[in-house]
Order: sequence, then C-alpha cells, then structure tokens
Amino acid sequence: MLRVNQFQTPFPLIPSPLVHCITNSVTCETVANSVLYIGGKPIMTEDTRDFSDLYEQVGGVLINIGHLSEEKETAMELAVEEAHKHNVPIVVDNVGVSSSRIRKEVANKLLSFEPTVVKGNVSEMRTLCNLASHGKGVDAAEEDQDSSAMKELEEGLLALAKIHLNTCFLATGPSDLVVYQSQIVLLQNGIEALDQFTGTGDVVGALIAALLGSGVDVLPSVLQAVSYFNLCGEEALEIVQNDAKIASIREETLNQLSLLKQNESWQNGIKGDWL
Ligand SMILES: Nc1ncnc2c1ncn2[C@@H]1O[C@H](COP(=O)(O)OP(=O)(O)O)[C@@H](O)[C@H]1O
Ligand SMILES: Cc1ncsc1CCOP(=O)(O)O
Ligand SMILES: [Mg+2]
Repeated sequence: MLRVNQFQTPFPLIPSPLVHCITNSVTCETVANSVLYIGGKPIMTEDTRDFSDLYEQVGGVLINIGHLSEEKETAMELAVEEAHKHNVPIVVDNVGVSSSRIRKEVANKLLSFEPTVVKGNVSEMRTLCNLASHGKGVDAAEEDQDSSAMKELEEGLLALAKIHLNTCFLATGPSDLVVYQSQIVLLQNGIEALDQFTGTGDVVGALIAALLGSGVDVLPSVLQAVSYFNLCGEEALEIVQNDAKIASIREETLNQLSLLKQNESWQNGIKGDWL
C-alpha cells in the first residue's frame, strides 16, 4: 500500500510556478486553465524568440507532441536546451506516438535529452519501449491494458529506466504505472469517463510540470499529480451522479481541480501500491 502520509501535500503551490507549455491546440485552453486552477501560471508559446527571456522565470516545462510541425519540433528542442541551461524540470507527453513514425522519432529524440518525466497512455508507452502497441491515434487500446500487457510494459519501462536514470516514466490508463530508477508504483484512482473526453492525459502532464516547477521532488510530483487528477474525476462523478452526461463530468472534474485541494485530507483517497 502507498502510505498517503509519505509525501507532504504539494498545495498550495508556493512559489506559484510559471509553466511553459508547448502543447496541442486541441486542448491548449483546458491545459492552461488546469494549471491556473491548481495555483500555477501557464504560458503557451512556441515562438523561440521568447525563450531566452522567458526562461529567467520558468519553473517547469511541458512538451506535448500532440500537434507536431517542423517549426514546433525546433521550438521543442530549443525549449529543452533552455530548460537544461536553467535547471528547469521537463515533462514530455508522447501523445499519438503509436500512430506515426515521425512522432516516434521526435519522442526518441526528446528522450535522449533526459527529461525529468516522460509520459503517455499505456499504448503510447508500449511504443516507446518498442513493444507492440494497439493504440489508435491519440487513444490507448484495451488489449494493451490487460494484466499480461501491463507486466510486459512494467519490464519495458524498467529497462528504459536503467538507461535513463534521471527520468521518471508514467504510463496512464485504468491503472497508472510509474517507474523511476528501480522503484515501481501502480496507482488505482480515477473513473472510466476520464478516457471518454479529450485532454485528460494532457492535463495530467501539465499538473506534473506545475508540481515539479514549485519544487516538489520527481516521484511525489508524478504520484500526486496523477492521483489528484483522478480523485477530481471521482469527486466529479459523485457530484453529477444524477446527470451522468460526459460534458458535465468533464466540467465538474475541472472544477474540482481548484476545489479538492481545499480539503486538507485529500490525499487520504489515494489508492496505489509499490510493486
Ligand atoms: N478507465 C479508467 N479508469 C480510471 N482512470 C482512468 C481510466 N482511463 C484513464 N484514466 C485516467 O485519466 C488520465 C488520463 O489517462 P489516459 O486516458 O490514459 O491518457 P491519454 O488522455 O493521454 O490517453 C489518467 O490520470 C488516468 O489514470
Ligand atoms: C485529439 C487530439 N489530436 C491531437 S492532440 C489531441 C488531444 C489528445 O489529448 P489526450 O492525449 O490528453 O487525450
Ligand atoms: Mg485522454
């Protein structure tokens, strides 16, 4: 069992971290608001002329490959360089990596820069481990979520973590697998609906970047950001029970991002195990 008192709550985020996001235009606004709702400050820019000034202030960076272009790829590389120069933690979200060769090339290149956290859904993370993946577009496949597939993924991520000692790997889904060096955690919160509207993985990436940006250590940032988001989903389902329409669940999950942290014992709801 994961002991909830093992980590201090990261809230309120002090100092409020500036989170630089290079992300996809599908969920850009949701990602920016999510950072604000938990107490961070988002800035979404891909114009590399901003970067040298910006990185005097940036606390954390999110690189989400959901919408690629050649210009964006260049911006991502420059952002990573600036982040390294200023000791800023980097989160890479491998959105859609199972679906095209160019995304896989970019994902591998970004991994070679030793980001602080590399994430994706289970199908995306199978691709990163060179395992067969059934991911479709930006979505994970059920075949990649059964227990034998998860065991295979755990081994694949452990092998990657042995090479990339400073990178924490996160594979999201009905259960979330976290591998950091030789430590493995399986998180169990969340609701099915979180797979039924777009942007949930993107938001989780941004929350991790915000926690890292306010100085929280790597493993607690990942475990708490995922659990916090999933508990927001659980809370939302309780609230909208009589109106279980997907857009209402989405709206209430986002509301909960600013509300749940006001409950000092929010961490008591975390479910997870060290493997
Ligand atoms: N079936 C599910 N049950 C519980 N939580 C889920 C489920 N599917 C996704 N989640 C949660 O939703 C968030 C996004 O995960 P996922 O849908 O795998 O990412 P992506 O949006 O990148 O495909 C994660 O926090 C994950 O734990
Ligand atoms: C639909 C879509 N297409 C390109 S990015 C994107 C959003 C993906 O969001 P998430 O990975 O959080 O589900
Ligand atoms: Mg999603």
